[in-house]
Amino acid sequence: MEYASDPVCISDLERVAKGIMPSGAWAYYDSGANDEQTKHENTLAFNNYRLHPRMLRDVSTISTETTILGQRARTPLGVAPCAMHKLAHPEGELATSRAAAATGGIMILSTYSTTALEKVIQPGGPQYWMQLYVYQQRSVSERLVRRAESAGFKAIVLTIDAPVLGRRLVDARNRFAPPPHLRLENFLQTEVASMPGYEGGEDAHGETFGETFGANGDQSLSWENGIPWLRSITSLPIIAKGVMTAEDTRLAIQHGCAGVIVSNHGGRQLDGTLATIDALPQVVEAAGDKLEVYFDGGVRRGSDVFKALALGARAVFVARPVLWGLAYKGEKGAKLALDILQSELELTMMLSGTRRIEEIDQSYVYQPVARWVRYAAGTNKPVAKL
Ligand SMILES: Cc1cc2nc3c(=O)[nH]c(=O)nc-3n(C[C@H](O)[C@H](O)[C@H](O)COP(=O)(O)O)c2cc1C
Ligand SMILES: CC(C)CC(=O)C(=O)O
Repeated sequence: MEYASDPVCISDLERVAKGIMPSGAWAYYDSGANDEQTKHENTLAFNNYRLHPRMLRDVSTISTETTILGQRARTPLGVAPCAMHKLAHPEGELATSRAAAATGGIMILSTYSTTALEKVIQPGGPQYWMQLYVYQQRSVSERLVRRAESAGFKAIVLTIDAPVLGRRLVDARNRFAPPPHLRLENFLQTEVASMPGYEGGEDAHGETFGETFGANGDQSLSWENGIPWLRSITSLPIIAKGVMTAEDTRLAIQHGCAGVIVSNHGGRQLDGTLATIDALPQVVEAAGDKLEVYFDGGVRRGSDVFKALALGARAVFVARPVLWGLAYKGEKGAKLALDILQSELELTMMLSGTRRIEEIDQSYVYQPVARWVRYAAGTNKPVAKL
């Protein structure tokens, strides 16, 4: 579909990106696991939370400034870690990083970036955090952590929901693998020579992401053997990404994590979990003031960011919307995605009578009556809400 103007909302951006991207790359970005119930539910569940706005407050000056891990940030809206930004645009993670720097929120860089981590940090930019997967060859992960620490990343985000890759049917049908022209630049190091496929490009030998990931990932990783090890090799704060329960929040506290990200990996790992917005309250309650709680999954509106903040998230991350922006117009497009969400957040704040991020608390949302979505048989199209 052609628009006379730039896309004005995230769903416009999604449609435009879909028209631009090669179908296999689009499918990899878009896909969720199995029936994609969780992927869809992440977005739909926001509708079950209604706003409880307050009127006649002076909203002539508002600010989205906040603190995250003790550091000031201009906005709680950040970029979630996503593999291979160069699938969307040749400038890849550099373009995203410039967009994040202009917006002032945190950017989390994926281990699977197509730009080496040393090249990503922008001067004067936001806090950068490094996402980590742990491999059977722990020296590979250790090297990444040490490089990230010396490059200036301010936290390690350990993804804990992916001992193996979820089964994304469309990628399985496409036998999706990184295309030959792309390199997973963080792996262009001698230690990974024995990890087939991990340099990407021509070295991929036709293996799919799922195959190489499963063959090299450390499935024996646990709270007990993972977090203490990580703490022994870095002084950076550790954030566990993929926490969906109060139980795991308590374990994250016990093991000294500085934060958790409530995330189900955008519905790409275990299909059938709660939507992240529905899981957030139990994590916030278990966290108390012991660690910071962050959020991602299905955010497509500034009002979604507002709802997650109201339910206790300290920062809110988006993945696919930024990738769609990147596909649309590189740095400008990624910035457009973040600007749309940021200005919608500000609008929601003004229309609900909140002037500062600290004011946005539970009193601004109605908790939902449980409503579950029914899907049309054999499809991932929601047909009814029960
Ligand atoms: C294309 C794509 C690649 C991703 N790659 C990673 C990754 O490398 N590491 C990670 O921890 N999460 C990864 N994620 C998950 C995101 O960080 C995030 O949890 C999720 O996508 C947020 O949901 P949203 O896409 O609805 O905003 C990826 C997500 C997508 C869509
Ligand atoms: C290369 C993958 C492991 C990246 C990822 O986490 C994802 O595709 O969801």
